[in-house]
Amino acid sequence: MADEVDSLYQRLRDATESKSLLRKYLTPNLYTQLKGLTTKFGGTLADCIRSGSENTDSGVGVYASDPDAYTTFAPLLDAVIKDYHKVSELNHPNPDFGDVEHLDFGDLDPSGKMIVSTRVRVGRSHGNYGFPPVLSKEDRVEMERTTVEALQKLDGELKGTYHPLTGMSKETQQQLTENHFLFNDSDRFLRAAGGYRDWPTGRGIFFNDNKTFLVWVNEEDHLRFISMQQGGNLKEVYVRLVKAIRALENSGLSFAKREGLGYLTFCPSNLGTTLRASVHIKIPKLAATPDFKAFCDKYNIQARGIHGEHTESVGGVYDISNKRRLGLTEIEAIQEMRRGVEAVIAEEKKLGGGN
Ligand SMILES: Nc1ncnc2c1ncn2[C@@H]1O[C@H](COP(=O)(O)OP(=O)(O)OP(=O)(O)O)[C@@H](O)[C@H]1O
Repeated sequence: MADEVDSLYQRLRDATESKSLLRKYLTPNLYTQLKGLTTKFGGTLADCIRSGSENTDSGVGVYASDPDAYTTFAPLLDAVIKDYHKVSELNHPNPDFGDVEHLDFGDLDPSGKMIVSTRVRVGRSHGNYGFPPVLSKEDRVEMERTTVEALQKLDGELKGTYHPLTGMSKETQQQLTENHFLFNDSDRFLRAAGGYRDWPTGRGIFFNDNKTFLVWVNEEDHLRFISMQQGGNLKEVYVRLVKAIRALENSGLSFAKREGLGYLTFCPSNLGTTLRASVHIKIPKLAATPDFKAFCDKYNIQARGIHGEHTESVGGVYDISNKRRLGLTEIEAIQEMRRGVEAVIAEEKKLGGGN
């Protein structure tokens, strides 16, 4: 084990071109301090840095082996978290979803010409299980069972069916993935982190009849709650998600959380609110300008391709979402995305697009 962590670390140090936060913060001194430590779940430094050492082009490069890694490896993870989320202190506020009865936004694109679809997701972790690097096949199956029991209690608009990946035909999987509902096992960063071990056992997707509320079970995180629909009605999407979170919190599930860090997730880039609110939006003109990235940075928004992180845009359609998830409340993260999307729409129109 010591050999593995040493060779992973050496690979990282040798990658002088790497710009990852892992490389930036895992200094020789810190490495010496952390390399022998183990979390309550048996997680090691090697478990946390495997992906970033094998993929030195990572942006972040470090994953938490389990909820306790945020304590055991805090000197590394805290530095990465502060840098990624651009906060100087780790004092994430208590959850606040805002007054969902009186939101001051609705459809961000009433013309219907620019926003193709809207989606808001949060991640949640069961407090008593580790993350993929330390999770056994049996744990994953047990966790799936507990989760499905809770999901089956949902009613009304949220009522749905669980579809395990085991036994799902390739065609169905492909169709659900192409339609942006389902995850797959194609992310090399997640793969190197152990995210696809024992694939597809213990993984699956729950959704309601019209696929506006979905839960990913054991993809990157133990749980991802997703609300989505065609068009730009952020209000409908957000209110549905908040309803689902509240119902699931009352259904017997308890989620890993830590003072100052909010809800804990496998990747430190997601913790805090864990909320990513996105639109798929047609912005060929703005995206073609050299200042596109700077424009996004100014509004704390992030642009991705439309088949998920690390993919390219298709036909000028981009995934635009809030970048910050920590150090602000859920409703503030939504408002940040909303302001960003409004600015993107205004700019695209100014450049002659949006029609
Ligand atoms: N606004 C949206 N409308 C339709 N589909 C979306 C939207 N935003 C994201 N998706 C789809 O959700 C799937 C997952 O995307 P992606 O992996 O980028 O984000 P994520 O689920 O938020 O997780 P992570 O940030 O951890 O990668 C992809 O199929 C993507 O196209």
